[in-house]
Formats: sequence, C-alpha cells, structure tokens
Amino acid sequence: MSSQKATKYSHLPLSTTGPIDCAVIGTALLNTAYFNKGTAFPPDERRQFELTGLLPQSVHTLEQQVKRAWEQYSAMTDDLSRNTWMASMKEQNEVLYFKLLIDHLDELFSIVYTPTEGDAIQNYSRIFRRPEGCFLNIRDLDRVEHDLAQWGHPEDIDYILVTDAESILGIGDQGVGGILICVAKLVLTTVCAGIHPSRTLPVVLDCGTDNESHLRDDLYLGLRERRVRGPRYDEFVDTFVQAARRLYPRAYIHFEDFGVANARRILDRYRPDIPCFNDDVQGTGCAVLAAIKSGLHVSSQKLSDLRMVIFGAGSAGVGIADQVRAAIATERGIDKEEAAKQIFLIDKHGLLTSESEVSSSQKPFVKDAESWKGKDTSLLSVVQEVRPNVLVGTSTVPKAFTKEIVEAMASGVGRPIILPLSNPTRLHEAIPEDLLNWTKGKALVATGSPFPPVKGPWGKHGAQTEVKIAECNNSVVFPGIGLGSVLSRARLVTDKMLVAAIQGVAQMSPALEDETAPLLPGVDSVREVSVRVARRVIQAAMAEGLATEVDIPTADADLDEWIREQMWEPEYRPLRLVGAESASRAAKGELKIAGSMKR
Ligand SMILES: NC(=O)C1=CN([C@@H]2O[C@H](COP(=O)(O)OP(=O)(O)OC[C@H]3O[C@@H](n4cnc5c(N)ncnc54)[C@H](O)[C@@H]3O)[C@@H](O)[C@H]2O)C=CC1
Ligand SMILES: CC(=O)C(=O)O
Ligand SMILES: [Mg+2]
Repeated sequence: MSSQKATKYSHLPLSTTGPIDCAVIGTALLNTAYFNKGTAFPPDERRQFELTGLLPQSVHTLEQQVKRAWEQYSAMTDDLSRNTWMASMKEQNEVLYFKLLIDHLDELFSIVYTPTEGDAIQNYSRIFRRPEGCFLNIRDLDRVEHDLAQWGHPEDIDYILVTDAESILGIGDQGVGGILICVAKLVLTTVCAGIHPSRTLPVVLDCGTDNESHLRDDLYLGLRERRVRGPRYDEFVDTFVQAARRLYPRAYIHFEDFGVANARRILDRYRPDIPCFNDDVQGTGCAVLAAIKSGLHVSSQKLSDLRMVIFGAGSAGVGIADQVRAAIATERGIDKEEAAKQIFLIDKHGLLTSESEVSSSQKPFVKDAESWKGKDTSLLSVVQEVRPNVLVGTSTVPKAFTKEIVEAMASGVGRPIILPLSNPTRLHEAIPEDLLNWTKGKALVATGSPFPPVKGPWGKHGAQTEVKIAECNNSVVFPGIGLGSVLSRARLVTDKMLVAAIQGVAQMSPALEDETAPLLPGVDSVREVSVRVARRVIQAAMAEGLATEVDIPTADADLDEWIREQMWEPEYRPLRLVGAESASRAAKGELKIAGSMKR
C-alpha cells in the first residue's frame, strides 16, 4: 500500500512517491488543505516551514489523528451534521480526510455520498460556509474561459466533473447546490480509484433554476431566475466544453445529473470527439448490467433468457436499456433491433409503444401499439403479461414496486432480479426487506443507495439466513473507468471500453462464489475493483488505438502494478520548500499567499 517505497514505475509523472514541492509556510501552510499535516508536521518541517509556535508540541502520527477525528465524528448526532463535519475536515487537511474516509468507508460512504449528500445539496444555500469548485454563469459567457483558467496549468487537471444540476440524484433541479454532487463524486474517484485530489475540478454550469423553493429563497446562492433553455443553453455548454479542452487538453470530462432532455444529447454531441462520459447514462448502464450478469449467474440463466422491465425511462433507465440491449445482441449474435424486444420501458403514461410520444433514445425500445391495443399498460399489467425476470426502477417513485407487482413477477420466475435504483433512499421503488419477504427470500436484490442486510427464514428447512444487499450504484464503475481513461490518456471513451469495464466489475462479484453474497462488490474492495476496471479499460483503449500514453505495459500483472503506482494514497509525504524567497517574504506578511499570519 505504501507509495514511499520505490518501484519500477516510481518515475511515472503521476507516481505519488517521494517529497512534494511546497511554496507556502506558516499559517498559510496550515490553511492549505492539500499540504497541511496539522499536529503530524515533524520537528524539522516545523522549523523549516515557520510552524513552531503555531502548533502544540506533541508530534502525532496520521493514525493518531484518525483516531482523534473519528472520536469527534462519532459525537455527531445526525447525518447532515456528519456530512458537514466531513466537509469541514476536507477543507482543513485532505490527507487526514481521505485517510479517515478510507479507514471507515463502510460507515462514511453514505454520509459523503447518497443519501446524505442529497440533503446537503438541497440545503446548500443554508449550510454554505465556503465555496469549493468552479461556478460558471450562463449570463457571463465571455468569462467562462477566464473563470476556468484559474484552476491550473494545462497539464494540471486530469478529471473535470460537471453538472448543470437539473436532475440531481432523484431530487430534481437543485441549481447551484449541484456543485456538491461534483465534489462528492470526485471524492469517490480519489477514494475508490486514487485519482489525485488536486488534479480534479468540480464545475457547476449555473443556468438558473426551476426549483420554486430555491427561487423563493432569499438566501439561495445561485442565479435566482428561471432556467435558461434553448440555443443559449447549448452555447453555454459548448463554450464550457471548448474552453475546458483548450485549457486542460488532457482532462477527461464526466457529465453528471443533467436533465433528461439534455443528458443524452450532450453526450452524443461530444462523444465522437473528446474523452467524455455521462455517468447517469453510461455508468448506471454498466453497473446494472454487471449486477444483472451476476444475478443471472446465480439463477443459472443467460442474457438470452432475459426479459426486463424498466420502470422510469429517463437518462438512467434508457442508459441501462442501451447497455443491456448491446450485451444481448452480442451474446445472441443478433442485431440490436431484435435484442430490444426483450426490454420493456415504462414511463409516466405506461409502457412505451409506437403510439407514445418518445425521445430518439427511447424509440428503439417502443413496442408495437397494435399488439397492446385494449390492454392496460401499467406496471402491474406489463409484469403480468411479460413475466420479466429482471425489474429495474429508475422512476423516482417510492414504493412503486408493490407486493402485488412483486408477487406477480415472482410467480413467473424462480429467482426474480429486482433493482430499485432511485436515489436517495426514500425514493427507492421498494425496500429489500419487503422484496425478500414478499418473494420468500427468492428475490435477488440490489439497490441504488446502501441498505443493511436482511434476515429471514429462507435457508434450508426454514433456517434463518442473512442476505447482504449490494449497492447497485454507478459508483462501482465510474471511478475505474475514469482512472483507466486518465492513465491511458484515451482520446475517446468507446462502447468497447465500457463493455470491458462491465466485465471487470462482473468478474469481481461476490455472488459468483456464494449465492447469498451481494450481486456486486462492496466498499471493502473498491480500490481493487477500480484497478481491475481500469486495467480492462486501458487494454480496450490500446486495442482500439485510442491510448495516447506511451509505454503502457501489456501483461496484466505489470499493468496492475503500473496502475497502482499512479493511484494517489492518503499519506504524509515529506515537503520540500520551493521558492524560498517567496516563502520568506510570505513569512514577513508581504505576500498575499501567506494569508493571515496571526490568528
Ligand atoms: N443507482 C444508480 O446508480 C443511479 C440511480 N439513479 C436514480 O434513478 C432515478 C432517475 O434518474 P434519471 O434517469 O437521471 O432521471 P430522469 O429524470 O432522467 O428519469 C426519470 C424518469 O422517470 C419517469 N417517471 C416519473 N414518474 C414516473 C411514474 N409515475 N411512472 C413511471 N415513470 C415515471 C420520468 O418521466 C423520467 O423519464 C433517480 O432517482 C436517480 O437518483 C440515476 C442514476 C444512477
Ligand atoms: C447515482 C447517481 O448518479 C444518481 O442517482 O444520479
Ligand atoms: Mg447521477
């Protein structure tokens, strides 16, 4: 794990071995989260960096700091306070923040990500203390390039995570608060895949908001006007993309939580030319297909046996449909049109048929209206008619998977695969406990946000069994896809790279070994999953001639070592004082960089 040890790949630019250059001293250093070590600054650095007198005398280890931080954290009494406490720790000391997070990931994952991050986003303008990330203004197109340029030199940024915040998780339009989904997902890229935290950039495209409560709130911090749509919106997105490409030509662009009318359109527009990825469309599709594959393995079925109903045909639902359709077509050796017959999309007005008003991405999945004429096309009726073995929820409609629907599904198949994915937790289409009780333990369940295990009399002769529930969230896959794309400096993110990522995750499913185990790997193996996904993505990029990084090893073991060496880890590295002249002027309070020298 330690990156201090030299390896054969220590020379690589992203290798995190050895000392780091630091041009700040004194209080400014203590206030720079990336360099700050707090009480762990060793005596020699305390002297060299003008810290004596600014810290208590005892020098503690990172492990001792984690212990203290965890004690403080444990005194918090509600999840939003826990989330706020974590955010403030991140502002103070990044190494300690990430170390704490990695050491207690099981407890903290749901605090820094869904569901609690959803509450933080909704309350952004109320709990705001200081900004993090880049805020771009649709009313100021001329400033976009300038505002983006503040974040570094061309080679400094590897990963840009951008939202327009119109469809945050399942909580809709959150305007400027959407910046926090970018911050949270970037935290996951570091925790799960070792993407360097200082080489990432969260961006919110502030286009206004149609959220009435934000519009009425005089403390709301974003543009307090209705969302701008149409050509001006497209121009804004394009201005951002072009500026990001010019300023940070090596950066991979991750789109998150755009509205349903824009998510796919924007992805399709930029995908042929730049390395970009939409997590809700592609990441969700990959995670769900991996979960389905492992569910089919447990139920001894194949993709060719699949009959899938997706409830909620928005960005995520159609993204899943696309990914599964492609996989069926490949497995059965048929065209995509034929494969789409196994997939049924239901939206607000029922099953999508040739008479429904549909978007171009939904169109390939519509069913012949004639054959459904006179029939009810609600979820229950479609389940009764189709007898699906897979049911997916991406509708944001809580409790939509009723007992009647689930029993109807279970009566037709041995092991129904049921994936209520709508986040945050309160929007899930069903909860695991109900699904298992209604199906007498037969359902294979994975959920969009984390759930505790469920116990019931489902073992042999009614023995109590504990079923662990996988979190089926794009977080299982997007960090590894990002890592693979960044390290290989892939020119594009292609379908083949995504298929490779799915294979990487599916191979690591605990359910392959034990059918009561979760369908997807859990937080305990996130970094290893990301190495595997990244390896597969890099190999696919190389096979397609899209990897621009030179000298990437080809053998699996070498490639894994090459990847691991470039994954950032939360460790205190020795600091090397650079710009001594600046530092000494800073010490005298002559430079702005020093910040306040007095408390
Ligand atoms: N677990 C995961 O990894 C992911 C989960 N999600 C969750 O999925 C949900 C949907 O997200 P997106 O697709 O991005 O949103 P979206 O807004 O693009 O899609 C939601 C769809 O559900 C439909 N819908 C609304 N009410 C309905 C009803 N009564 N019956 C049937 N359909 C209905 C909407 O018309 C829309 O097409 C959210 O809760 C989100 O958090 C999204 C991405 C990843
Ligand atoms: C997980 C995710 O991306 C979402 O719920 O939107
Ligand atoms: Mg999302």
